[in-house]
Amino acid sequence: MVLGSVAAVPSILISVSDGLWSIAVVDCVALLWLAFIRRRRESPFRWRARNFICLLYLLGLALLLKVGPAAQIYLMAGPVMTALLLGLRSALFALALNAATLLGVGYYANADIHLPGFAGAPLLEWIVITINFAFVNALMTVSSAVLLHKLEISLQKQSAITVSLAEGHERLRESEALYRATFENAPVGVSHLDLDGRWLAVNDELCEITGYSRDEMLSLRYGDIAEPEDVEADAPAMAALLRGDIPSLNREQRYIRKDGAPVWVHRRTSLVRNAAGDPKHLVVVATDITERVRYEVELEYQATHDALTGLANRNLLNDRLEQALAGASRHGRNVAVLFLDLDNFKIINDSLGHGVGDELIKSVGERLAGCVRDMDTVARAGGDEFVLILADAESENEVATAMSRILEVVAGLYQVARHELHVTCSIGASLFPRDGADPETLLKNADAAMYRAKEGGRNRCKFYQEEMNARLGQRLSLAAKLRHALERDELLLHYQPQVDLRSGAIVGAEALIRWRHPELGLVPPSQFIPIAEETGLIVPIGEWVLHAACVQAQSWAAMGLPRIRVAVNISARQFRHKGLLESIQQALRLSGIPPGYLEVEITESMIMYGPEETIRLLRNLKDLGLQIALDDFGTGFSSLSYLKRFPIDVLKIDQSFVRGIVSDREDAAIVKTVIGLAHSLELRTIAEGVETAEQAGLLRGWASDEVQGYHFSRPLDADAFIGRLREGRRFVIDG
Ligand SMILES: Nc1nc2c(ncn2[C@@H]2O[C@H](COP(=O)(O)O[C@H]3[C@@H](O)[C@H](n4cnc5c(=O)[nH]c(N)nc54)O[C@@H]3COP(=O)(O)O)[C@@H](O)[C@H]2O)c(=O)[nH]1
Repeated sequence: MVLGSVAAVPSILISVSDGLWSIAVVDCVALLWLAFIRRRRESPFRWRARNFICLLYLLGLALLLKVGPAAQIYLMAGPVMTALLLGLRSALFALALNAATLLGVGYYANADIHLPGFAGAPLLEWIVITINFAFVNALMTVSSAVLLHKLEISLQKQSAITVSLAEGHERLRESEALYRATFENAPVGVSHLDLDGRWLAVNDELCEITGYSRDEMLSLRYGDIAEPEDVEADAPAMAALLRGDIPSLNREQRYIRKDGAPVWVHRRTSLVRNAAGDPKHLVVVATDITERVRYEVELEYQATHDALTGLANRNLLNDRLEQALAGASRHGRNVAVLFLDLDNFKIINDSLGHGVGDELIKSVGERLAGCVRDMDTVARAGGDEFVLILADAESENEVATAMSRILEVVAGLYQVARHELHVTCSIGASLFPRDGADPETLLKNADAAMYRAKEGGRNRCKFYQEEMNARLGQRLSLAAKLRHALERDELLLHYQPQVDLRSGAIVGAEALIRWRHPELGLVPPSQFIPIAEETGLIVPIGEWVLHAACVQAQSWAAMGLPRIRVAVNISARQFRHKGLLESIQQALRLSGIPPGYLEVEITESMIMYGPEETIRLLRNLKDLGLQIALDDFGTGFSSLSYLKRFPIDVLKIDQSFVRGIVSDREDAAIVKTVIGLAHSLELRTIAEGVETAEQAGLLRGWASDEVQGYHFSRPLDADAFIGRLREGRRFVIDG
């Protein structure tokens, strides 16, 4: 509009002053039209562009007619502007229109343009003018169109780049937000470190794991919270990571929390390189696995330790033994394997209950652990059995000394709940390499030696000897044969007289079992009674003894022989067996023997534990009217205060004391004291194992009631015993 005004207003003024009214009108109309187009801003662009081009064309045409060739300039502007505003196709049309207009107006209106050499050919002249005009006009139009097109393409590209940049920026922002959210909210510790191990970024979870605040973490290095040995162990793998030999580094290790507590983490470290491929940062993802590690440690502990004592169990024992043997082989050393079993533990367990038994086992375990060096192992093999590995044992003597010490330590007094308990143990030892080259053999041989120690009288230790395994085999074969002894009627009773010291008369008989095996001959009770105890066969065998002894005693009376007591040994297992009372009642009923003529012998060791329960059981027996004798008196640790509460009738003084009464003043003093004690408690005494007249005389002098022993008679079979009763002989005892 400004340009139009700048061009039109001077033209109007000049035209008016020159009286060229038509030109002034044309300029005015053109200006008004331009103003009209300008005001129609809301109209479509193409409509306004067409109006403007139309204005240019008509202005050019009008000025060509009125002003002449100078007006061609207006015609020329039409196609150029069309190209700019409406595109090349419209511009070509405008160009063609221009050419036609110029040719028509020039030729017909005879515009004042002439070319030299075309004087006689005006049409040709105008064709040449038109071609030149059109050529120049086309040049301008096409160049404008091409320029515009290129500009457009360039603008489009620019705008595409701008869009893409904006999109990229948005994507970057989203990605950054996603990364931030992931980093911050990850349920694992995520961190970035530089290659010197400085923390560059840490998330909350890592702070939680380490106990440090974010700021504190950022002032630390990796080495400040890692165990030094882990850092050292990591060095080769870190070097491999930096070289690109491995994609990442996975480790389970400890971090040290701010409060000093260790925390187990699974750490995955990966490397970030710069564009040039050089290592730049480390990304460390740490997961807290403390609970899992704790659980694994717990499981491992449970799999290798005994739950009751906390000692090594069989698994760990085997491992340790293998290690000890490997070490000993390398250095040419010995290893001792000690198999230890508590004596009479079953009695304690049965009489005082498993709670007390467990506590005792724990205490024994603690004592054993205190007996050995750090390099040794104490394991609980099950029940009341323990195994000790003495690694690097120098000699058999050293092992013997260790075993003596263990016997001593175990044999001390135990205070469990309200009970004061005495317990002893038997130990068998085998030596590597002498007695075996592998754990299994060494354990088996130590076990065999332990059995031999038990047989030898308990509270002792034995080294393995080759024949022990053969004995163990014999024991097993004996156990198998014993199972058939009852049904095959291989058992019988012998009777040993019990003599009244005042009258010298036989007043009782102890029934002593014998086993006559078709191949083995007469097997002594010392060999098969312990096997019967272990296998439980003692219960039916004991029942048989009771019945047989009662029937036999009644038959003596039936034969008119003097009525005497029959004493029957009751084993520990039998004593605690529920059926004992009924079994005795049945024996009494079936035989018809008056209850007062049946004496049951229980040993001191059987009543040592659980006095209340023992008193109850003894009362039940006493209620039947039986006599109760306490056998082997003096060998156990029974409390004298309990003794007076037990409903017993007889104290049988153990033969180990009686044996020495002539030569040993202490034995003599003990026996005298026991006799005095028994009498003050109104108990009868029987001194057993009397082998000489001298012993018998002393015992008579000390006022023992009865005696029993080889001096008077060995145990006799039933017929021989009947013969002895028939003799009616009275023994003469000098004292
Ligand atoms: N539960 C059961 N135990 C029983 C039964 N029968 C026997 N036994 C126990 O077996 C052990 C060995 O008995 P045994 O070989 O019969 O020996 C007894 C006597 O022969 C022996 N004795 C007797 N007098 C003397 C002697 O002067 N010297 C000497 N060296 N030995 C002698 O003592 C054994 C009897 O001991 P005790 O029982 O303590 O009175 C033995 O422990 C028997 O208890 C059974 O049926 N059931």
